[in-house]
Amino acid sequence: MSDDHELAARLARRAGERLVELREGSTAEPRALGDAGDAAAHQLLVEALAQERPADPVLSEHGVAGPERVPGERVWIVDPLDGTREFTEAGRTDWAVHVALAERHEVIASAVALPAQGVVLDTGAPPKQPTRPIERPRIAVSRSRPPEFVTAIAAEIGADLVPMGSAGAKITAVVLGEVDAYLHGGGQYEWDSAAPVGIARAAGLHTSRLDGTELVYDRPDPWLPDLLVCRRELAVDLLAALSDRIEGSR
Ligand SMILES: Nc1ncnc2c1ncn2[C@@H]1O[C@H](COP(=O)(O)O)[C@@H](OP(=O)(O)O)[C@H]1O
Repeated sequence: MSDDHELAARLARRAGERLVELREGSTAEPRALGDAGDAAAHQLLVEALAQERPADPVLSEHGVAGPERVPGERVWIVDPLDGTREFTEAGRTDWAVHVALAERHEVIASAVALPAQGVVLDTGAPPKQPTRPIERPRIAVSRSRPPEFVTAIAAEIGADLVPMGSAGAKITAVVLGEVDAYLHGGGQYEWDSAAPVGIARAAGLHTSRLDGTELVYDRPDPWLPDLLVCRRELAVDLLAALSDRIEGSR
């Protein structure tokens, strides 16, 4: 049997290829294209996991599948298309496929594909962190729903904001050293962050809720509305700046 890291990477890549094909040939309206992409990638992942890991349940943004979930036992948490809106905008590359496996409420294997960038990362071989010094931190934030406190945080610590779509694309940008941090507040679900957070942790980055507590996956309610992923050397300053401002953002 293939290992879980390799399986996650293979499935994220395959779903990404399917999405690229769909997007290239499409003349559909954006909403219909997004729905078609979500449905096609969901079906591909659910069918492949049923075949390769029949004992494991699947929690997808677009429905649950497989055997019943048992709290704390293995569960695949997948977002077949993260950044659906960006997927439907020609030329944008900030959309992703997320495949994560959680056990004991932690991600133990995962992969993220950024199909339009030709990138697939997985927990089996996480990239090494760049050693460059941080002169002026770059913080990735949602392009459509940035938390209202981010401008004040950026001013306080002397950072620049980099708006981007897709939680997976933003966390991958931190993992690859293109930005130094990603912070999000105000709403998200476990599937939006599980896979890329697994890779960020494997790569040695800081990952937490905005109040510094652990990100816990596979809870009965998948709502996981805020998170911080950043280079370790920024975590103390960012958490201090956040501590005054997270009230009302979660
Ligand atoms: N306030 C909010 N409530 C619920 N989901 C949110 C949210 N803000 C962002 N998200 C989800 O997080 C993902 C990344 O968002 P963003 O691009 O704004 O950073 C998107 O997932 P999907 O594209 O899978 O729906 C988006 O729907």
